[in-house]
Amino acid sequence: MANVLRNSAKFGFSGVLSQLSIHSRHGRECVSPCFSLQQRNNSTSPKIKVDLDSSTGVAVLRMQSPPVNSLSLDFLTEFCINLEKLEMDRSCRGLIITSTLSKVFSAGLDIMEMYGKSPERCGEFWKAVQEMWLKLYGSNMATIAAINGSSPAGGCLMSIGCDYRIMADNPRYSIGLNETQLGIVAPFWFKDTLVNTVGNRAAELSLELGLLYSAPDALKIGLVDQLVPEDQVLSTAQDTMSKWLAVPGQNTLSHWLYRVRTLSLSHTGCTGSEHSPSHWLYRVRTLSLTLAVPGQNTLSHTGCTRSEHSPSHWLYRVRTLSLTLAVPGQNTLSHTGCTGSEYSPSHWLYRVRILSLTLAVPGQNTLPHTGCTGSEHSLSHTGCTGSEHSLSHWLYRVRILSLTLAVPGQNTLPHTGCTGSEHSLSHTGCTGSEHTLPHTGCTGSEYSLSHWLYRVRTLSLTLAVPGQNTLSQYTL
Ligand SMILES: CC/C=C\C/C=C\C/C=C\C/C=C/C(=O)SCCNC(=O)CCNC(=O)[C@H](O)C(C)(C)COP(=O)(O)OP(=O)(O)OC[C@H]1O[C@@H](n2cnc3c(N)ncnc32)[C@H](O)[C@@H]1OP(=O)(O)O
Repeated sequence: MANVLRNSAKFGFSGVLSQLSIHSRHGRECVSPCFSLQQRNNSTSPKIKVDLDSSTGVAVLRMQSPPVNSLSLDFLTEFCINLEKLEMDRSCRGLIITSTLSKVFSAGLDIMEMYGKSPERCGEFWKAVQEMWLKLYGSNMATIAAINGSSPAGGCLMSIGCDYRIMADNPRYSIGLNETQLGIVAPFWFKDTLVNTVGNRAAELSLELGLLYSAPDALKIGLVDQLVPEDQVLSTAQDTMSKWLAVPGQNTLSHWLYRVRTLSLSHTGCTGSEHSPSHWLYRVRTLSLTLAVPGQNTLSHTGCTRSEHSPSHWLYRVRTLSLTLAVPGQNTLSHTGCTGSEYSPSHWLYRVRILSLTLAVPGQNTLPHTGCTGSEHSLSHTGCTGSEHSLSHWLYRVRILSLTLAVPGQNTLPHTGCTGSEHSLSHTGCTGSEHTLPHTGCTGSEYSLSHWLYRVRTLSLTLAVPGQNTLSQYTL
């Protein structure tokens, strides 16, 4: 650690702007926001080495920053610049990330970046962390992590930001989001990425306990996809990559389907440049952190005053609640309407979640309605105002709509009531260029039924910001 301190003192940042193009090699705007990156690394020895094999279109990115490839601002900046260059290089279709160090893939965020730094530096650092994740998770390349050593915390985030993970079969190596054990909190987008990888329950246990998994245990829960002898990690990654690249269009649809949802959370309801993802990531994190500070986050914040609701227990629940309610400018936590002892958090947590789902019939039963504070916590409270808008009425409609859209041969898009140019996403209330259909690779009539079947559903879910992206715009 002493070395780290010495090194961190040594590095300044030069502030030379390296304005990178915002256009990807597909000629459209990058899915992740492309912040201009500052070249700050004064070190003469690069922390990242990239070799692109032009015959295969596969690049190997080697992290070579001793002692442990910790993710400092300098490291992350260099990492992002390299990633961006590969992203813009049309000849590069696949990326393998590995480490040149023995025993360590990456030790995660550089702890010294979190200590004694100015707010400006902290801001830059966290922006760079987000940027690394956004670029990796939103990459158009097939990405494989060749994990040839331990990969805790931010190292794990980097790994799960890839499409596939191959780890050295060595029980001494560990991987996981262990932040809770360090007394800090994994940001919600770390959590989302983990949930997408191992599922809800495993992620919940993992985050609440801050678990690090040995390589064999990581394989068991699906945190990594494959274990191989240490000397075969890279070659296996290369073999595996050729299979990924053989999948037609893998760089678009199948690749994106699952990621769009997670990334769209970062974009939730943002309509202007001031509402950039990084803006929101900070806001939501601030909220989470505020609620997560042991000793402070009594749940009086959320109306919860019972001591058994310890912070770690709450940490992830509150986050879920925040996300559920996080329609910016509307359903802030204070809007949960939770003000009296009879409305205990546990009462609310499940009610609100269920209500959110129930109420997510866009355009009508909007979440702001959950701000009701009295006996109207009955179903009439759902914002339905007449008997025809009863819950059962809606439940059937929603179910029928889902079924209708799912019947092969019927659920062409016109069926949804969309008939013209409004098939664009702007129709769904998304107003930022980042929410365009090309975002999901879907551009024209050649997209057949089965293709739409899944897309429409995914898009509906993704876009179901109540009051904006409405299903009611479709004809039932
Ligand atoms: C402003 C923000 C405020 C609050 C933020 C709040 C919330 C947001 C939260 C969090 C997200 C955090 C994500 C993270 O990634 S935090 C980092 C977590 N990382 C770890 O816990 C890993 C710790 N390291 C290890 O477990 C081992 O070092 C490792 C298994 C990787 C390798 O073991 P090995 O035995 O090979 O090496 P060591 O002797 O342990 O270490 C060598 C050397 O490296 C230094 N070191 C290790 N890890 C880090 C690190 N993450 N950052 C900086 N430096 C690191 C270690 O101190 C040794 O240094 P020295 O003593 O000088 O030789």
